[in-house]
Amino acid sequence: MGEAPAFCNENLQKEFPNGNTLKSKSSETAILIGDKTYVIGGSDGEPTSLGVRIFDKSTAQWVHPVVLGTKPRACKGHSAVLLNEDRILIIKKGASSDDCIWFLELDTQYVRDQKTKRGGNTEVVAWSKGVRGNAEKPIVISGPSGVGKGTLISKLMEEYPSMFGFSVSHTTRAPRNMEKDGVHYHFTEKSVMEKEIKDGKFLEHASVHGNLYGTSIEAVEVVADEGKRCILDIDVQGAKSVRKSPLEAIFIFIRPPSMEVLEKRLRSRGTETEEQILKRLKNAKAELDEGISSGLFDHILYNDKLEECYQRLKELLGLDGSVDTAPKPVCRGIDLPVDHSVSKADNKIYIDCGTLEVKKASNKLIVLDVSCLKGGAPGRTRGLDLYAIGSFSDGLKEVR
Ligand SMILES: Nc1nc2c(ncn2[C@@H]2O[C@H](COP(=O)(O)OP(=O)(O)O)[C@@H](O)[C@H]2O)c(=O)[nH]1
Ligand SMILES: Nc1ncnc2c1ncn2[C@@H]1O[C@H](COP(=O)(O)OP(=O)(O)O)[C@@H](O)[C@H]1O
Repeated sequence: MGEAPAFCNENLQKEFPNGNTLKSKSSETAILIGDKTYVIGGSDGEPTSLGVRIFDKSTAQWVHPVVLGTKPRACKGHSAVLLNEDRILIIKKGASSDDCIWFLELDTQYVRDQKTKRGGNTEVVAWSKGVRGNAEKPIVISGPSGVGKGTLISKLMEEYPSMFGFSVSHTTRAPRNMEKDGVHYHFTEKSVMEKEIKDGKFLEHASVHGNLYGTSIEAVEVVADEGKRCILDIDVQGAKSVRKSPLEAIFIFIRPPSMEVLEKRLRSRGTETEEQILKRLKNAKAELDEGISSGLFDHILYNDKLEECYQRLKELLGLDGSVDTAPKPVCRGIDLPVDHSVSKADNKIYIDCGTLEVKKASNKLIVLDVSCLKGGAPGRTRGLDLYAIGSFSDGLKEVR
């Protein structure tokens, strides 16, 4: 039997009937939803880690939930605001500009799925970092071994280095001569990769030609964080899994002119043993059947003459010459002073920075628009819009 936290008394609950932030000690916030009070923060002293515990009034018990996703680093304090009853917005105080907006998901689809996986009775919450702006749809490229996926992707990244970024997969296969760990693949031990898959760190994974391959959630997110469009080179099973995932992508299948040409290319690459070549050719037949006839792919490209195929790839990606190839500004966070106050109206969060010692430096009201959130745990939450307006006394001038 637990004891209700002092700040969960009836008076405070009446004062904040909509589940808004209940202040306790400066390092903790509490959000009330039905019978449950989510208490965030906890360890005293500086900086404070953002632990999560739940007080259930109906049983008068403290519950320590399973906490998924990437956890935020400790901070000097935080504000918490409930959004749509399914997630809590956390604004960290004194955090770096790309680390101050976080979401603690309580009842999103991802959290519900994870609860179901654990039998339905376990409390589960999940962290997701908030990021400004949106990422362009990733591009999934599939096709049999030796068809030219890597060659086409290299050409694209060479010609448009600031537009595209490669999703670096994990694999248990051995590196080839020129391959670098962390660049071509994250070369991994099978047991390590299996543990990480179990921990929910992968968007998809598959056993291909006798080895384990997988795309980590982080591999896709880091490319989007750089303001680039992510390219995934994955097999047909992986493409199927991504189709079922919340990641919206464009799916392209590369096919060879014939099996004979495919074999010639594989052999001329000279990177596989005879046994591996035979295994890849055998798998190629099934991959071709599925790639061409399953309807899984948005586009099928025929890679006969490399230059022609590359031009068609560029066309379907809208790279027709008039495209703006200038690097996109990287979506950074926000510089928030340690002391600020937070309030909410509709889908807008008002962060008043015109208080205390920062009054002169930043006489501003910052608006965080959370009406178009995308993604979420176990990856980042994108689509945040953020702009400053003059303080109320200045007459609300927008300075986006
Ligand atoms: N499902 C999945 N397949 C992958 C991933 N990374 C690479 N692959 C696929 O694994 C297969 C073998 O890749 P690799 O060993 O590099 O050989 P290559 O395709 O002959 O160059 C190819 O079909 C890749 O598209 C991944 O993260 N997930
Ligand atoms: N259109 C093409 N014509 C001739 N050779 C090609 C063509 N596309 C790729 N190649 C060659 O075929 C081999 C396999 O290509 P690669 O890009 O490694 O395939 P994948 O990544 O699909 O396994 C490489 O030696 C590459 O230079």
